[in-house]
Amino acid sequence: MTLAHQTLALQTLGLSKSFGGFRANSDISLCVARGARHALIGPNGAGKTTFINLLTGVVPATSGTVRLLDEDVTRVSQQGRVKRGMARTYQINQLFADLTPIETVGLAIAEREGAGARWWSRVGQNSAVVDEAEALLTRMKLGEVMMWRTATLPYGKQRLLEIALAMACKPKLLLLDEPAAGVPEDERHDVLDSVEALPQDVTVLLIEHDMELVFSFADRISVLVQGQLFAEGGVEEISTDPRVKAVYLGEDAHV
Ligand SMILES: Nc1ncnc2c1ncn2[C@@H]1O[C@H](COP(=O)(O)OP(=O)(O)OP(=O)(O)O)[C@@H](O)[C@H]1O
Repeated sequence: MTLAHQTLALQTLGLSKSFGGFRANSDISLCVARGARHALIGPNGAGKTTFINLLTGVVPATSGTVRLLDEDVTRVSQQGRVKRGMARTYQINQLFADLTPIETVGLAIAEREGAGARWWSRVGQNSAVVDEAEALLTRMKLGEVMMWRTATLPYGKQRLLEIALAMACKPKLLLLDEPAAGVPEDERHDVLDSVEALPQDVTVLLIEHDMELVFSFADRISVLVQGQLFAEGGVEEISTDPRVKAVYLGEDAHV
């Protein structure tokens, strides 16, 4: 085993979140190895989105710790976590409808380089930014539509653009929030293929109900039920665990 495999990309220790008297996340201690393809599954309302919101700093934890690449980031801002290598996609489209993919990703790259708004009108003239944006969009199967207005893209392409946008931050840890949700059947395999083709050096934590994607993509699966970690293991272990089947698989899951 190499040193890279021994270090963790992400670790939570006793992470909890209460909304009033309701514990949406309860004492979650989770380790994600560097370079892992780790999936987080669980029934609706299990607390998966809350967990991602705690990881990214969208909501503060009630108690517990979040460590990113061996650094305690529990009290670091959302932007600070992005700067340290954590990026996420969202379940709901939050893209600029009137921009093209090349403008959207170009802007994110310029922002990453600290040039943000100053580059707004000049993104198209900066060849390094444009070259990187083109390469990223091509890898995400968006090369042919990179000059289209985002609002006119098929839904699956918009979901891919969300991932490209997160990848423009050059993350070390990428949090994918249901990338296949709502994608029509004829576009689904493009999304699955692109997720599987993400660079191996980027650690991925995937939240997903699509079990075909989870079982083909993940090397480790954690199951969340009623805000608590219920089970964790490899694909074989989780897919055949009768307790997991009883609470999740075969019920809510889109298998
Ligand atoms: N801001 C909030 N205030 C109060 N309750 C909340 C808040 N956010 C989430 N909850 C509650 O926490 C529980 C977990 O919600 P969460 O969205 O994290 O689950 P989930 O596993 O992501 O569900 P789904 O798979 O349906 O997206 C739910 O009962 C939800 O109603």
